[in-house]
Amino acid sequence: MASFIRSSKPLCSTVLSNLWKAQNLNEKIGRKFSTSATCNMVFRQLFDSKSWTYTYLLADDESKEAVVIDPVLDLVDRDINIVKELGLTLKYGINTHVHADHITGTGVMKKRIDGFKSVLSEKSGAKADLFLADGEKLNFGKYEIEGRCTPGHTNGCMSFVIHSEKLVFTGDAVLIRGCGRTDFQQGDPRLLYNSVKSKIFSLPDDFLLYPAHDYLGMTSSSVGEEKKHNKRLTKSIDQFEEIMNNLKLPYPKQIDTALPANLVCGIQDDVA
Ligand SMILES: N[C@@H](CCC(=O)N[C@@H](CSS)C(=O)NCC(=O)O)C(=O)O
Ligand SMILES: [Fe+2]
Repeated sequence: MASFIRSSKPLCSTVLSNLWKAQNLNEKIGRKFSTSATCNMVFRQLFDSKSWTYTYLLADDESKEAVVIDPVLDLVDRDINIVKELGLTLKYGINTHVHADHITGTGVMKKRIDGFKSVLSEKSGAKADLFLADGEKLNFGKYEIEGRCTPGHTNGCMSFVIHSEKLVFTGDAVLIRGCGRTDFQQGDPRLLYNSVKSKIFSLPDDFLLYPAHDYLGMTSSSVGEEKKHNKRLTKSIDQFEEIMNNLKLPYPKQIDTALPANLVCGIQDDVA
């Protein structure tokens, strides 16, 4: 519900009675209500039905500065269109990691949007305009987004936290009731387990959690919910390792094209 409130812009322009209703609703679901932050944070969760990827568009409604997390090449037109419709200026395209299942849209966005910069963890081993170290922050308008290294699915996985809005974007480190696989791209179950416990489950329980994928039709969770109900990460580290080493998942369909492309920001022929 909270994500619905956050993404429903009418809240900003409605009269006080509606604001009061929303405040009550927030209190019922146990979250503090911040009028200024809630009204001004543009939040869109966008979906790619081919790779089951979530792309997030976040913006400050006052300054119009925006970031996009995990854009998908095939859907760049959709994303740029919504950016234009909302009158936003896209500053950063953040990849939570070097994806294996789809080609990132950041390379094409760089070509099409003036001043746009691609962002990755410094541990990714891939090309980007900006590399973040653990704990480093970026700004868009009045919002600050912190990168936290959460390796284990890949070495360069980074989760992103907006403390003021109580949001965490986990990439493939934590999926709703699950987690990223650890059988390729430097995957390491014990490293993933420790990353999640120290960097994500250490956040307050009421932080809403948004993953890079969902295969079951879920859209969001919270830190508290995953600490309690995650099918893998509630186990001991030894049990977790056993589970992860026996998932027997087929490789992602696009892996052979996605990996080499994503190492160079999604554009392989770097001409023009
Ligand atoms: N079928 C999909 C790929 C599914 C997959 O392997 N997903 C990854 C995240 S993308 S690297 C994963 O970690 N899954 C964990 C799980 O438990 O499913 C495709 O062909 O694209
Ligand atoms: Fe992945």
